[in-house]
Amino acid sequence: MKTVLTIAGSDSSGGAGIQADLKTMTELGTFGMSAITAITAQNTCGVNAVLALPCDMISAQIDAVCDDIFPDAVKIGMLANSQIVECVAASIKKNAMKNIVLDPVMVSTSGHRLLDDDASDALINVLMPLADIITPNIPEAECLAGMKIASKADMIKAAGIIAGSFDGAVLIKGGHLANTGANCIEDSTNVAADLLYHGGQTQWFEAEFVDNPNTHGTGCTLSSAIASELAKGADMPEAVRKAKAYLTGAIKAGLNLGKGRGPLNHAWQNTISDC
Ligand SMILES: Nc1ncnc2c1ncn2[C@@H]1O[C@H](COP(=O)(O)OP(=O)(O)OP(=O)(O)O)[C@@H](O)[C@H]1O
Ligand SMILES: Cc1ncc(CO)c(N)n1
Repeated sequence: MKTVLTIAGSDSSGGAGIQADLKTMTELGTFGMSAITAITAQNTCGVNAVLALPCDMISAQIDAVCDDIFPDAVKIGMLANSQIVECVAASIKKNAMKNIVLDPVMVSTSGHRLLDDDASDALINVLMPLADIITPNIPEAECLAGMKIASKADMIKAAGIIAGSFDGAVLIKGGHLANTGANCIEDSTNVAADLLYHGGQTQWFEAEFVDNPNTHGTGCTLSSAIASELAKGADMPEAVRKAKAYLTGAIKAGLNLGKGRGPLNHAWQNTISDC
């Protein structure tokens, strides 16, 4: 069985972070392992508290995994501060890890900072060069590219700027532009459109925009799904295509949990085959 390590924060409500990552990996037929960077007290309404773990404990988790079950791919999510960014980068280099998917988590959808303001430079200069793909959402891509993004044309320009600073691929997730009219395709169907910039080529991945407010953890789910597909041997465009199909199914199958923006239904493939 192929193995995937997630290096990310814990979400007590189970919808995002480590919990979403492990559910995704299991559903996609890979063996999920974890190195926890921070503990969050959060639910579908917001983030109440964050505790960043000490760097030596984070490195120790990564080393323990790599010394025993070397991961076929790695997903990196919430890193909380610049010290953690640096220590995760050092562990990745030391263990010569491969198939690195970096989700540059900065702010939760509820508006809580999950990465210190002063950690963006370390993320860009120290960690990004080690990644095979980076998966920013629109606000994260704006920060990384240093420009506003309000249209598909802006996404293409920003992806080129971000890709210019490292060797990996860039997937700009369009979830924050969907349903604003900015990324409507010609027949005016609204789509959730993500842009992959890979090997100098751009490719759109479009899926139905699901009218469902329960989208807590979509970013974590997509990046873990890409890591799982890379671990199983897919090339980058195929990994993104399969990951997006899994994600869209999990949003569509909808759970209705919590008082706020609820989690996805990770078991949707089983639900459908049971019917
Ligand atoms: N309502 C929706 N229907 C279909 N796809 C969606 C919807 N909302 C977001 N997506 C897709 O989910 C993925 C994550 O997108 P988004 O831009 O919301 O990332 P994010 O902000 O990092 O997520 P998170 O809310 O977990 O922090 C993308 O593939 C995006 O197109
Ligand atoms: C722990 C954690 N990681 C990532 C996100 C972003 O979805 C979140 N809300 N919580």
